[in-house]
Amino acid sequence: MQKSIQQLVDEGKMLPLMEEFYTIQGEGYHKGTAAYFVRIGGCDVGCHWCDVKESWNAEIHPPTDTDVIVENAVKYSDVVVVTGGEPLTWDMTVLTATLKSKGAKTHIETSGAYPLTGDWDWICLSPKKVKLPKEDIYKKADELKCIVYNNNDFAFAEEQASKVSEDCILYLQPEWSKREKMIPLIVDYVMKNPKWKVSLQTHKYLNIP
Ligand SMILES: C[S@@+](CC[C@H](N)C(=O)[O-])C[C@H]1O[C@@H](n2cnc3c(N)ncnc32)[C@H](O)[C@@H]1O
Ligand SMILES: Nc1nc2[nH]cc(C(=O)O)c2c(=O)[nH]1
Ligand code: SF4
Ligand SMILES: [Mg+2]
Repeated sequence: MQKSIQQLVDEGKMLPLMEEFYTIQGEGYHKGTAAYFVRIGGCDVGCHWCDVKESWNAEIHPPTDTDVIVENAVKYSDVVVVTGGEPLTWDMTVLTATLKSKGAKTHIETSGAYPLTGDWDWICLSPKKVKLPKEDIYKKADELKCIVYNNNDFAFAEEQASKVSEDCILYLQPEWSKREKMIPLIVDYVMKNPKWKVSLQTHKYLNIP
């Protein structure tokens, strides 16, 4: 990458944009709500079941002016969900400040594996065993969304839940390829442990992005 562009990426004035789309938030607390999604490339967490592996290599996603991303986003929605890839790979300060200056609500989907930057109205923390969240983010998370791929993930979810704030909303979400096997176990678990709620990837059932 050209040095001057690298500099702008380092400052969060440009970001490797993979895709952006207006859709319905499919997961978690805001499911069912229209929102504009901004998917930033780059992630080295390496979840083997990740449903957007095309996002991992930042180099194939063009560095894009943050102002251009914001200008597009606010045409569609006043709720903007920043996801990836792992958005906290990058400095989110400029993106969120610009979104907020235009009156948009800023939501993030993150593993928390890198330091928290940016000014967020809603933080969805989805911790991963292979690269745990940084300590700071736990108490700031508005929702904790733990992915259930196998039986061990319930114990991991409890461990993660012990670190978030009291009013953080707790979700168990089946890993998509294991949904038939894990949904009955999640349903049973939530009935026995009602501090948890079920989250499904409803956009996949609706056949929307
Ligand atoms: C693709 S990730 C991008 C944001 C960030 N890297 C993260 O993991 O939170 C967006 C959300 O999708 C979840 N996710 C990814 N692959 C999934 C799958 N196969 N089944 C269920 N949820 C999945 C992640 O845990 C996360 O909550
Ligand atoms: N509709 C829709 N809702 C989502 N919620 C979180 C998503 C993500 O990939 O971060 C996602 C996504 O990709 N599509
Ligand atoms: S942290 Fe998120 S984007 Fe990265 S591999 Fe895991 S699910 Fe995929
Ligand atoms: Mg997704």
